[in-house]
Amino acid sequence: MNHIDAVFQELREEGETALIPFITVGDPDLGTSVEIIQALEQAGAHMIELGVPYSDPLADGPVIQRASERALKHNVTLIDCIQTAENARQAGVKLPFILFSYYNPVLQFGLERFFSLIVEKGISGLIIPDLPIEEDGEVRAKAEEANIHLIPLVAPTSHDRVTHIASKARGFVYCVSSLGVTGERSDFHKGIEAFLSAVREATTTPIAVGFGISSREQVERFEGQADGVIVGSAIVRKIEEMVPLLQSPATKQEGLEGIRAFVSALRG
Ligand SMILES: O=P(O)(O)OC[C@@H](O)[C@@H](O)c1c[nH]c2ccccc12
Repeated sequence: MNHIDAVFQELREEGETALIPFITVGDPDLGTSVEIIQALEQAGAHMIELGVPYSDPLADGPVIQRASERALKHNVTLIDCIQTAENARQAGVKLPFILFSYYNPVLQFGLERFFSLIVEKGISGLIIPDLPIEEDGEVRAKAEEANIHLIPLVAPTSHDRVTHIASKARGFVYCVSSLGVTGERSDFHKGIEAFLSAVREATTTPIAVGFGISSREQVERFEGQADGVIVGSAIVRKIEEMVPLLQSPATKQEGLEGIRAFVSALRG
């Protein structure tokens, strides 16, 4: 049993859907990231994707690309992001943390060192969007050994790979709602309902849907079809809007309240 499993089990008993925000760690700075994580928990988030800023975020739209640029202006590193999880825990945050990183920073860091550090700092899950299942053997073995959930992504175009990917999934299966890069959308892939049912059929592991979700009505649309809903760009854009307030001590609380209120409205 891992912290992520416990949260999904509790939500299932309550008939609730998990709200899973994504933020870029270090945006606008590392100290504020801890306060933003606290605000997300206060707003009712159930677990958080902690994104490692990356210079070449291929799968990201402009909002998250800009967030990475803001964080990389302060040279935020993979270690900083992992340390932020521990800092948030020490600040009293109870939520499970999912580290979200492209593969290159993890590879450069070294798998042994990486897994022992994320276990030590209390990370429960890992998403590496550019590590296909065909190549994830070594990472998967180390994750299993460390009781870290390696969360795979499946897309509406995954078709016959869905069963294979879902059968190996731990934590939850990340169902990508649309093709293309991250970013708010007014609509999703045309076969999204059938896709989510196919993934549901393929595994008893919880499934969560992400990409493009930015409003309470869009969250509501997926409650019941999925065990969790992931929201990134819409929250990252709210953080971007609040940056001027967050950067001045006199208005920082107002900025954090703006983020909390936005996420609380998604929760409904
Ligand atoms: O930003 P969106 O459209 O709300 O989608 C979630 C997404 O931000 C987050 O899960 C994520 C951030 N970067 C990614 C790269 C690939 C897949 C997923 C992601």
